[in-house]
Amino acid sequence: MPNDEQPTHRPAAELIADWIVERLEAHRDKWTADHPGKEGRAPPLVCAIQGPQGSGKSYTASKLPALLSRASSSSPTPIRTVALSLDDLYLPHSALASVAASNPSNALLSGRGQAGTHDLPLALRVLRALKTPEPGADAVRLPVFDKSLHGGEGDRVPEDEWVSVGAPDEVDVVVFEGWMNGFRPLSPPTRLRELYSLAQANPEGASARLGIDYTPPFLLEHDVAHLEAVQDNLRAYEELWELVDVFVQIRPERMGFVWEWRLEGRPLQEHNMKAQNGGVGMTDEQVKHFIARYMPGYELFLRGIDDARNPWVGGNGLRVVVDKRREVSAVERF
Ligand SMILES: Nc1ncnc2c1ncn2[C@@H]1O[C@H](COP(=O)(O)OP(=O)(O)OP(=O)(O)O)[C@@H](O)[C@H]1O
Repeated sequence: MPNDEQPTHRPAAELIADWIVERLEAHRDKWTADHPGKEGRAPPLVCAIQGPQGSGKSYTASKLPALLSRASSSSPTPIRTVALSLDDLYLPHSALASVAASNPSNALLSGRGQAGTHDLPLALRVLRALKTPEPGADAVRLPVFDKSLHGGEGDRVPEDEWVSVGAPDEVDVVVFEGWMNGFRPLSPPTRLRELYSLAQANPEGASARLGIDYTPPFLLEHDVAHLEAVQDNLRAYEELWELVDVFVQIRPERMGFVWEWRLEGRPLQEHNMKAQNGGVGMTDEQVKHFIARYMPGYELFLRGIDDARNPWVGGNGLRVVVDKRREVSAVERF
């Protein structure tokens, strides 16, 4: 593991796998110390991964099971990993339509993405079933959300098509990746209105305050009340973050990479979507609309990851900074 802030030439997935192995050992040692004389094994380590669209979190999460089982070859049994994505925990299409109808004119809630469009009871149920399995519990089934259904609006697939991950008491690590994992309301929530007014009066000043490398901020494309509705919805996610043990943030050197990646990756993403699902790709306008809907979330709520109330802050957080080519330029623990 490199020292904080040192550039590295290793791929992000390898660095993250090594760190997870280290954190898993610490997690098991702590469990043994907290349960003297108790037979059995520690519950799985829940590792959240956050990164903006295109930063490579799905790619990284897909590499981790093999890397972790290899990294553990010296231990008696290989590390068994289950991967879960926040993208599979969206509300079904009919419920997304209800959210949109209840928030007319709020573009942030007009489709899946922001806080308020996930099925939190389902997310809590699945994560709890993995984290605190009863001995001999049934296999856990992970929901699947197909983004290509309903002309790209997406829908959850029927339960008999969910992914079975086997007996939960054999799982060592749960990798939970999501674009807005760890997001929290501003503190105090009234800061949102202050930042918004600042952005209206002085967009450059607001960009500096928000730590973004472009101006004006995308939040100005929305009504302040619409941003506040998303902020209100975020409160309920704190229960989910409580289930996370360790946290990896993939942070681009510049937030502007997000739409550069989106536009560059588009032909491939469209191609994949069409090939896999017969879905439809995005036009230029749709890409712009998509970006305007996601970027305010990063601008306002991303810093919640570092909130001291999060269980991972203070030694169980890892920030991996990536350049435009998604190569690691710095690593920092938090
Ligand atoms: N380290 C890497 N090396 C090579 N290609 C990568 C790497 N990381 C990501 N990619 C590629 O970059 C593209 C975007 O990555 P990925 O889909 O994992 O991003 P993401 O953060 O999960 O985005 P989204 O939230 O939109 O799903 C993919 O085509 C992926 O294969």
